[in-house]
Amino acid sequence: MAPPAVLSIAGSDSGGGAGIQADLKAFARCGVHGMTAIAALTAQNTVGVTGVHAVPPEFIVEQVKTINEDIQIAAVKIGMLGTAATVRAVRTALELLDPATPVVIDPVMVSESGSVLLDDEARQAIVEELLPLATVITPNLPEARVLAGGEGDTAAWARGGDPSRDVEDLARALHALGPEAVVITGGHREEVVDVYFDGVHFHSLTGERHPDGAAHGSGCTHSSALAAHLALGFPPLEAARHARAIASEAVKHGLRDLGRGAGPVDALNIAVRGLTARQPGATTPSNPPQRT
Ligand SMILES: Nc1ncnc2c1ncn2[C@@H]1O[C@H](COP(=O)(O)OP(=O)(O)O)[C@@H](O)[C@H]1O
Ligand SMILES: Cc1ncc(COP(=O)(O)OP(=O)(O)O)c(N)n1
Repeated sequence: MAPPAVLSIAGSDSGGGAGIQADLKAFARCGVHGMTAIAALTAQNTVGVTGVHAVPPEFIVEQVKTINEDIQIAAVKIGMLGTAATVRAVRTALELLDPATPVVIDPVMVSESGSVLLDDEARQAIVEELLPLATVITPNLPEARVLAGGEGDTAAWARGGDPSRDVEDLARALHALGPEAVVITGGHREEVVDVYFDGVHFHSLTGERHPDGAAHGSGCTHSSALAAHLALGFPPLEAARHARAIASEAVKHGLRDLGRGAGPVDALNIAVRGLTARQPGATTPSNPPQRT
C-alpha cells in the first residue's frame, strides 16, 4: 500500500537548508511521500537571501490542482509565501481540496540569517485568508508576537513584536484568529519548550536543547513533520510531540560546518550515513548504512 502523500506549498531555499528542500527531507524522515507546490524561489545560502522570485499565482494553483486530480492529498503544510497575491492563490488552491484535509501553516516571516520573507500586506492576508482554515499553526515566538500584534504593525515586526506578552497570552490571541490549534515553537526561548493550545488546554512539549547543533530550517522541519504525522493519523497534540522530537534531532545532527553562516538541520542524519558509506566495504545496495 502506498504511504500517505503530503503536500508542501512553500518556498525553495537554493542552499537546501530550509523551505521545500527541508520539507522533503522531513517527509522522508517520517515515512510519507512528499509532494510540492513551489510558491516562491529564493537565492539563499547559510549567510543570507540575495533574491526572491514570486511564482505566478495561477501556476501555484495549477500545481495543486494537477496533484489533486491524481493523488489523494493526506495533509498540507504551508510555508514561505512572500506576497499577498501568493497567499490568495494558496487560498484558492486549498478550496480545491477535500475540506477534511489537515492543513498546517508555518507563517514564515524572517530567515535565520535575518532576511525578510513576507511583506506586510501578505502578513495581513495570511491572518484573513489562511489562519481560519488551519488545523494547526506553528509560529516561532517572534512570529507569534507579530501575528498577535494586529494589523499593519511594521515597527513591531522589526523588533519581533511585543516582548511583554507571555506565550500563553499569545497562543490565546492566535487561536482566536481561527486555527483549531496553535503551537508556538520554542527555538527562540532559553528553554526549548513548544507550547500547544487547542482553545481549551495548554500543553508544554519539552525536550533537550541542542546548543551545539545547527538550526536553519528547524521550523520548516517541525511543521512538515507535524503535517506528516497528521497524515499518518495521529491526533494534533501527538503529532506536535513527534514534530518537536524530530526537529530537535534534526538540530542535533545539523550541518553546522556546511557554509559560513547558520548551518542547516539534518533530519536524515546524512552526515553519519556518508561517513558509514566511506568506510571500506560498509555500503552495498543490500547493506545500506544504518542510522544511529
Ligand atoms: N537548539 C534546539 N534544540 C532542540 N530543539 C530545537 C532547537 N532549536 C529549535 N528546536 C526545535 O525546532 C522546532 C522549530 O523551532 P524554532 O526554532 O522556534 O522555529 P523557527 O525555525 O521557525 O524559528 C521546535 O520544535 C523547537 O523546539
Ligand atoms: C524558502 C525558505 N522558507 C523558509 C525559511 C525559514 O525557515 P525556518 O525553518 O522557518 O526558519 P529558520 O530555521 O531558517 O530560521 C527560509 N529561510 N527559506
